[in-house]
Amino acid sequence: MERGGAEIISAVYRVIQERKAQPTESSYTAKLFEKGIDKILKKVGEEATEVVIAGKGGKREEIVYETADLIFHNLVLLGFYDIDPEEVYAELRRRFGMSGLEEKASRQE
Ligand SMILES: N=c1c2ncn([C@@H]3O[C@H](COP(=O)(O)OP(=O)(O)OP(=O)(O)O)[C@@H](O)[C@H]3O)c2ncn1[C@@H]1O[C@H](COP(=O)(O)O)[C@@H](O)[C@H]1O
Repeated sequence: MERGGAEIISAVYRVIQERKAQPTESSYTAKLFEKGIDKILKKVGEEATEVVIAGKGGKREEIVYETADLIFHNLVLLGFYDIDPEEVYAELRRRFGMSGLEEKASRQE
């Protein structure tokens, strides 16, 4: 059965948390955790830059691919701090329907 958007993000996040708790030799995620927060942040930065480059190039396939890499590494960052993606969804829900300017004003309160 194919998973929806939030479902696949939750499923990947669960695997990330499993790799953190039970690292295996063959796991890329476990290697990232072993190297620590600086390595994870470096990957988030690199993948974000790759999204920028792909965005400039304008090739849909590359934008999709690099965005998936960025989302994955961002999930590893959340995993490092035990922040469930549900917390991000809740923040998006809070913002939904607000204008961007209204949201900006709410940050300054
Ligand atoms: N979604 C991903 C995912 N996206 C990207 N990547 C890895 O991210 C890396 C990004 O490529 P780069 O060339 O930038 O990095 P690299 O050269 O491999 O690494 P560095 O030398 O820079 O550290 C690749 O090795 C990809 O395989 C991912 N690795 C894992 N997942 C998910 O995590 C699950 C668990 O994976 P493992 O932890 O490997 O078991 C998988 O089943 C997937 O669902």
